[in-house]
Amino acid sequence: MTSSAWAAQTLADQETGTAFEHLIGSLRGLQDSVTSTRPPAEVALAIAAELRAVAHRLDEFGVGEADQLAGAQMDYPGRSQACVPVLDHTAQSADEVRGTLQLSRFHLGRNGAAHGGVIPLVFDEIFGRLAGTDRPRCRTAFLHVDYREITPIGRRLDFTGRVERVDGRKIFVTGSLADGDAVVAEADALFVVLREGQP
Ligand SMILES: CCCCC/C=C\C/C=C\C/C=C\C/C=C\CCCC(=O)SCCNC(=O)CCNC(=O)[C@H](O)C(C)(C)COP(=O)(O)OP(=O)(O)OC[C@H]1O[C@@H](n2cnc3c(N)ncnc32)[C@H](O)[C@@H]1OP(=O)(O)O
Repeated sequence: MTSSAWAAQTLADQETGTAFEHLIGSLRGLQDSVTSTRPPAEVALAIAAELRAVAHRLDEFGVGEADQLAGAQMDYPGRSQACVPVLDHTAQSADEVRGTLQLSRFHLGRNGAAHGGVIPLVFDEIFGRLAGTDRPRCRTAFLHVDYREITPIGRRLDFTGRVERVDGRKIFVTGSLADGDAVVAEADALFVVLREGQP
């Protein structure tokens, strides 16, 4: 996919967009249901067949990246991107963001702690949206995470993000994730504004 995909994104009318977001919400629910249950073999096999049939129903509606709604619906907190936890922004500017999220059973690592790879995913999402607000397209060049305490699932977490410095094409950002008064993770990252023609 070349840089032309940046310009060509096609958004949906409201009915189609809302319906698709509903579909993604159901997919998130399914991911949690599958993760948190232990069905007997015959039930697992029957559901697997049903899911294959559901996936098959979507085949005829396949589209390229420029026309997919997943990840493109910025008006929804999860931007219809099932891979990324839903972020509820409570304050947002070009320099600072705050908000909440809740990780679920799907994001579990072990022993009540979120999977360690989910935390940088969350920060990349927070920072990517922040760095891209009122600025040209940019991509993550590095992302450093300090895990201070385990990050619990099933609880409301508070996030912050802030643009610390802009130096030419370089946007330096920092942020944190907290469970009540406890900061569970901190991160800092560099985003670099893309040059013409960069994918
Ligand atoms: C998915 C969408 C992504 C874009 C979104 C942007 C805006 C849209 C708004 C909202 C979108 C909605 C949601 C977004 C949510 C999440 C976003 C996720 C973003 C990502 O997840 S995106 C995927 C992961 N990301 C990559 O896939 C990047 C692969 N990579 C490259 O594409 C190149 O590597 C690039 C372009 C980064 C730089 O390449 P380049 O050739 O253009 O520039 P160059 O190397 O010259 O660096 C220029 C100056 O940055 C310094 N510098 C560079 N890298 C450094 C490093 N690692 N450490 C320290 N300094 C570094 C140099 O030292 C120099 O500094 P100086 O100018 O002072 O010399």
